[in-house]
Amino acid sequence: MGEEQALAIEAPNSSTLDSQKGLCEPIQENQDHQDTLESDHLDSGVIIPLIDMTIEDNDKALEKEPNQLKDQEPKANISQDKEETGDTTDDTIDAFKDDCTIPSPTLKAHGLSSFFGPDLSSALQLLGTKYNSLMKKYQEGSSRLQLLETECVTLSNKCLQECQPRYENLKEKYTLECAERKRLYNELIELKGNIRVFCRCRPLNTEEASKGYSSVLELDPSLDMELQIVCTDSSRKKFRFDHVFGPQDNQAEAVFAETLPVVRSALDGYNVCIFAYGQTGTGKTYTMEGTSEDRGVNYRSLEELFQSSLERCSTMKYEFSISMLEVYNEKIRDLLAENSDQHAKKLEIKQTADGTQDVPGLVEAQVNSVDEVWDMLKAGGRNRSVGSTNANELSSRSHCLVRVIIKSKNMLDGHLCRSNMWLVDLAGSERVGKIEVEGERLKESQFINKSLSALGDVISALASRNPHIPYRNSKLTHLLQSSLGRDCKTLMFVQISPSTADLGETLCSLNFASRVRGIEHGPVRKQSDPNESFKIKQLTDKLRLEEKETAKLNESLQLMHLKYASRENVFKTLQEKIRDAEQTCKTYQQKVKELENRLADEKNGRHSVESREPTKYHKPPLPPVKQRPPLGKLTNRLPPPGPRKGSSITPMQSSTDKENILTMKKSTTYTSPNNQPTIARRISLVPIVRPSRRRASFAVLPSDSLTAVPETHQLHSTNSNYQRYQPKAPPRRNSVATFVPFTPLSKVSSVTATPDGKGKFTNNASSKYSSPPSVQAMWRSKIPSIGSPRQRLRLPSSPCSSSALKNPQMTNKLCFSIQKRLIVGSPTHRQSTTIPPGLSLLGQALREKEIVGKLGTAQRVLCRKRRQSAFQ
Ligand SMILES: Nc1ncnc2c1ncn2[C@@H]1O[C@H](COP(=O)(O)OP(=O)(O)OP(=O)(O)O)[C@@H](O)[C@H]1O
Repeated sequence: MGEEQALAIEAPNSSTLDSQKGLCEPIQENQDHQDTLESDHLDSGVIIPLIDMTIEDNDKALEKEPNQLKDQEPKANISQDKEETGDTTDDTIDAFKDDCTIPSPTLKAHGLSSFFGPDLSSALQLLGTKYNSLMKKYQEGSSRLQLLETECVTLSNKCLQECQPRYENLKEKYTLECAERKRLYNELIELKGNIRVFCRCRPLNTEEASKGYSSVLELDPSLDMELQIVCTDSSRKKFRFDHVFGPQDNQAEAVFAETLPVVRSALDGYNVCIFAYGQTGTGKTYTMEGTSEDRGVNYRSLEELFQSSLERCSTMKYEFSISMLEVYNEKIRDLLAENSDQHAKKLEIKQTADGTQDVPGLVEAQVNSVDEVWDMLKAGGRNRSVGSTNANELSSRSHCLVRVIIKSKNMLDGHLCRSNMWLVDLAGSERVGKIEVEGERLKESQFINKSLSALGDVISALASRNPHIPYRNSKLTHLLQSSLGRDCKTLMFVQISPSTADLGETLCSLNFASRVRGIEHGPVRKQSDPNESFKIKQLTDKLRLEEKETAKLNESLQLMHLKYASRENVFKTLQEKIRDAEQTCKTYQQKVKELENRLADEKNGRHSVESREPTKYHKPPLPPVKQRPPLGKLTNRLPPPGPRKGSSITPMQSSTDKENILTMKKSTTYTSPNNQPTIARRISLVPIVRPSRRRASFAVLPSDSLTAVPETHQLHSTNSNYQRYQPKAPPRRNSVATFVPFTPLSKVSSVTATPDGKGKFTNNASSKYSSPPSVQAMWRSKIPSIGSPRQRLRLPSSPCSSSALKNPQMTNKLCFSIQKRLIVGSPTHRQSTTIPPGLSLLGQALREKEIVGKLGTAQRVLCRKRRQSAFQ
């Protein structure tokens, strides 16, 4: 609706009506104009009702009104007639009369002015009111309609939402049910037998009756699967088949009713073969093709296919194609070929990619109705080779095969399927001699019998479960290969004659049929579209390749896992080692710090003491055992003693007593020159960094056993590692090695090591690095006695005079001492060595360890030298 605007409908007087075309006119939207009009009309004494209307409504009303009036004019006439006759039932006209009493020119022209009164203004008023009410109703109705439409949309959406899952569910269920139905149906067919044999006996024909032949067939109506053949008056032969049809059984209700399940199997996607076998003139063609009045299995089967496809059209889509061929004298002929060229064309059987047999070049006519099928069957039948024999005037001289190709597509899951249904009318098995044929007919009969014999061989091989089935022995069996036996459903009609004249032939046919019935097929495999099969095959191959690749990848993955696990173990081990190293570093760092602190303390303390009593305090700066770095390797212990004869080595005392000091046994006590027993002592001092950067090692040894080794030698023994540690060795500083003879203690010799390696021996008891005798005595009392290496080796003690010490050579033989500058804690070393910040702790610890190792090596060398010098 447009924008609501106030309009005034003018109620014109009679004079204005003549000049105006309509009943009313919109005046102006403008309120001023309205006021003007109102005032004009008020002046003229006419009441003008103002009605709220939209412009569009007003226009529509103006458009509609003449039509309405036109429509109503005849009614008005009728109403007038009715009024005249007293009939007042038409309320519409009455209402119109009541409301619209407008003497319009139009009404006047139609002679209806007499209906309306002269009061035009009131009529207009009424019209306006009516119009307004109608418009309101219309608006209400339209809005209600809109609401209803909205509700409808909402409901439909809701329904869709609610129903969609239900629909999907039902669809799924339906698909499952269909599959189940197919399965059950197939099971039923399998239970009945994948190869089924029906026996059908034709009635005695007039000729046979005229010749007096009787029926050899005995049928019990209650037993539809059994028949007896009267061989002689006394003997009867009983045969059992899946169904036996007597002469009275008709094509549709009897025969095709039993055939129907097999045909439906073809529609479900199974390969099917229906064929008729029997003697000439027993009704094979009649059963398969039938007559125009009573059609046979071929037509009815296709009729059933079309009927079922229509029933399943909501879920399945089917396409049917027909080929028709004959095998005549072991040649394939296309019966649906239209011209002679195609007839002459040689057709061969080829195996397709999916393993089925096909005849390239064979006409495949798509059929869409049963009528088309019938026309084709008739046309193909006309092309069939027939000839006259004694047994049958129109005897089939070839095997006629109708192939129905069924392509289906499941609309629900998109599954494609292709199956073949073969409908075969075999040529009649006949005894050549009996039918008295010759020439071309004889040749035909020979080919027919040969192919039927091949069919018999195939059936025998199937019956005996022979792995080799001789399908290729004839064109007939080769064509039927994919639909005969194994995964197919086969239905055989064995046709017999009731005549006693054909007894022998009848028995042969029945025996053959009994053999066929004895075949037990395995479970039937559902056929699928060859293209689909090919795709599936390709996919299967691809899947196999992928599986192989996956297996390889899995193997490599396992190897990778193993490698990863081993590397993880290595990593864990390394982590543990790093943790241990860090811990060790921390410990060393702590110890070094403690040592540094102690050294600093002692240095400060000694300085203070020395400043006060320089002669009293000369105690070597041996720190407490617990606070010392691991000196086990720093001490000058002997290497582990070897198995020496007569050597008695005193085991080392516990380190809690005194480290580096061993108790010397009395038996090995050294004797001083004045025959006083002396205790050999060796004191190893912890390296101390002195302000003068000099360090002294003291080795207190018996004077008679001291062997001095040139300092160059001892430095050589230890310098290799040392040099490695300090590539740029700083200039050798003066260091002092003090040799302290025990007796007398006052006679202490000291050797001052110089950078040039020349030891400078002094006998200066008052050296600042030598202890006074009192102090030494105090140490001796505190330090447990230790057996010297010489003593431990039970070497004879030799008297040693103090004069010997004065001789450097003698002194070298007696004793030697290694003085070594310790770098740990040395400010010089700290300055000269650059260690990466992250490895400072580790580097320090390593340095310490290495130094300890070097010292240990030095000690071992020392001991070895001692032993060597002792033996010399
Ligand atoms: N069940 C039957 N009811 C009535 N007539 C039959 C029946 N079966 C066969 N006939 C008739 O028997 C005659 C021979 O039948 P048909 O030609 O079908 O035999 P055939 O086995 O096909 O012979 P051939 O092998 O020589 O082709 C036909 O005239 C046919 O109408």
